[in-house]
Amino acid sequence: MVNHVPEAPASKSGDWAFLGAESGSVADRLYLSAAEEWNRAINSRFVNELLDDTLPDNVLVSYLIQDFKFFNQGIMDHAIALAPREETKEMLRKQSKFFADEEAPYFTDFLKVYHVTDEQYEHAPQTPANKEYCDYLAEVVNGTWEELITALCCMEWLYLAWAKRTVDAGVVQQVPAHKGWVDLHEGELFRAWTGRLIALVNEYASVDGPEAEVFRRIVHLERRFFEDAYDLA
Ligand SMILES: Cc1ncc(C[n+]2csc(CCO)c2C)c(N)n1
Repeated sequence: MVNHVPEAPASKSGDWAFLGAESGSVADRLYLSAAEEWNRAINSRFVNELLDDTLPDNVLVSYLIQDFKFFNQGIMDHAIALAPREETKEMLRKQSKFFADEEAPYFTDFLKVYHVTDEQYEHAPQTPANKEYCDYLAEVVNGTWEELITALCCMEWLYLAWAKRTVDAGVVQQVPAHKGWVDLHEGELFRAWTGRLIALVNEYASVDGPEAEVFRRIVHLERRFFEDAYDLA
């Protein structure tokens, strides 16, 4: 197949040094601590089929309905509220505006193009992984800044990691909805955003603290979130 995207190799220390997760940094050590499940998540069947343009439409629809529900939880607002420095709040506010301007329209356009009605969206039950993920985030946003920034960093970084597979392979998706989803999670801006989150994790999180468990839990939930797209499609 011409457009096949190879799987990402096993995680190694320093893989993300170019974004500030240098070997031995807190972010690098958290990344390695979740390596096995991280690799399964970014090489999941869902990601493989999306990148190879072989994903069935009903699975994409099911996944994006879930993800729009996930997106609408407002984790960024909580991060802005908990951020200890004004400059960090400002950085998060700017990114939040970017999500509102770029990511939210992707969802609404997608639902229109794929003929998903408001009712279908509203009535779709949350998948078990999404429900567990949202419940978990509801706990995290009431916890510490250190835990919240670790969770946010992990979920963005893992998304960049799967999207990077196709950039590394030089493959561009032919299905507009697939390409659009990749473009939201790969590119200069998304890399810079992820780099800023990695810098905050290096500054505030600790590998011996509760943040380590948060990082692994998020990776686990991300992997299951992808899998659930097939169960309820
Ligand atoms: C399951 C899931 N995990 C991570 C992302 C990536 N992502 C894109 S915008 C944003 C923050 C605001 O919601 C996040 C986390 C996603 N889309 N869905």
